[in-house]
Amino acid sequence: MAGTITEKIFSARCGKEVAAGEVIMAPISGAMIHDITGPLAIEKFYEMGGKKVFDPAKIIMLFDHQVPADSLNAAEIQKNMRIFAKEQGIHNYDIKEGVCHQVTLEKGRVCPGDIVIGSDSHTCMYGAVGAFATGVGSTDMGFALRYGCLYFRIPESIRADVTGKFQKRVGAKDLILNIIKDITVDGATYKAVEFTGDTIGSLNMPGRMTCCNMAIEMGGKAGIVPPNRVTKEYLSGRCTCRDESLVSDPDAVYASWRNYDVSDLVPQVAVPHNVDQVVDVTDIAGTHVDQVFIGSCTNGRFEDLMEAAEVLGDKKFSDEVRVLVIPASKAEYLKALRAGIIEQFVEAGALVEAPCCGPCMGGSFGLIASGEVSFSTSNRNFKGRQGSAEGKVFLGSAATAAATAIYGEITDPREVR
Ligand SMILES: CC(C)[C@H](C(=O)O)[C@@H](O)C(=O)O
Ligand code: SF4
Repeated sequence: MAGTITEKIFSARCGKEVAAGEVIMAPISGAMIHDITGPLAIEKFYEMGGKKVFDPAKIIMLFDHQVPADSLNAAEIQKNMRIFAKEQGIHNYDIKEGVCHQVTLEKGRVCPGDIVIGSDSHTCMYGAVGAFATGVGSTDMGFALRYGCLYFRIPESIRADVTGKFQKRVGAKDLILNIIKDITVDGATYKAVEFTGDTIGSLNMPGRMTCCNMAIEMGGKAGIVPPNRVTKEYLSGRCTCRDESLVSDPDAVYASWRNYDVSDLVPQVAVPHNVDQVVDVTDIAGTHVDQVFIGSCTNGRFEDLMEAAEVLGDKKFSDEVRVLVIPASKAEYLKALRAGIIEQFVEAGALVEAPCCGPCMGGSFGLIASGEVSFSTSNRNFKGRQGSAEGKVFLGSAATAAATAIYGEITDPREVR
């Protein structure tokens, strides 16, 4: 029977042919928990009579949302999770490595063909390496920690086929915002969004991560890119690939098939307060901003920081804007440091913070006040997402964020010389 890459992953891992719509108990190759949702999952694990986790080597633990502990409550939570990790023999990356999704991929904890869960909605980012990855609630996570498997309804897939060459200073973030505009915030509910086509085949890993990361912003159960040589190169030295030739059959059945050509795509911006409210940057150029955040699991990688640095050049950021730069992980931070661009950001007036989620979710530092406007490279612009519910959040690429930070108003990065 012809299958999508998602159906094929489930068939291979479950040892029998399965198709979209079927409910099946599938083994888990990895499970990620962090400082916000980890405690509840651990509580559920014990409630279900758990004593020892199914396989400590398959559990990924780290703290990233409220680090270093920004309240007594956060400190207590992290203390208790450290104790759990020690008791169970789980390697805990603690506060040292960065944002959960970036670290999980970087450390080679996900391989093509894997089924991985995380107690965080952006777990779908791991589809960038050709795995099936999805965010689950704490009860599911508690169950999986104990038994190493979980019930899934195998999702149907939406195929997003992308062709064309990006214009200068236009990239993966603009593409995914444009796709979300088309599919809408609930248009992919419970579907796997499969990104294919020449543009995706040649897209670098950071770009693939950005696209898969935001599959959930269309309601997607997962985002996935068929692995190819780019994937292989990224994974070399990180993990032993199980199946890097994984690809959907030509006659696989899709819920829908969408075609995108990026040749004429201009920088895209999601305007308040929904991720599918997407416009061309030119439509809102000139909008005043108070804060610019360059970071998060969506766009806090070295390539994003380089993109911002390239737009910045020897200019300074506007005195009217607070610019926060937060690399997504220690490894990305080190690359940026060694490339000299951290110094460039600091000289230009930015505040560079250690790797963590930062203001992305509004749960820690860097909040905006009522009436203030944030321009952010992250993935959500819901009301109150980065502080006051009377504030506004715009989303875009690192290039657009840098251009905006230079002028203190939303700016088309293609206009910056
Ligand atoms: C805290 C966590 C549960 C949440 C998520 O699931 O995505 C957060 O990471 C976010 O981005 O909103
Ligand atoms: S960086 Fe933002 S989107 Fe990513 S895990 Fe942290 S809070 Fe969630």
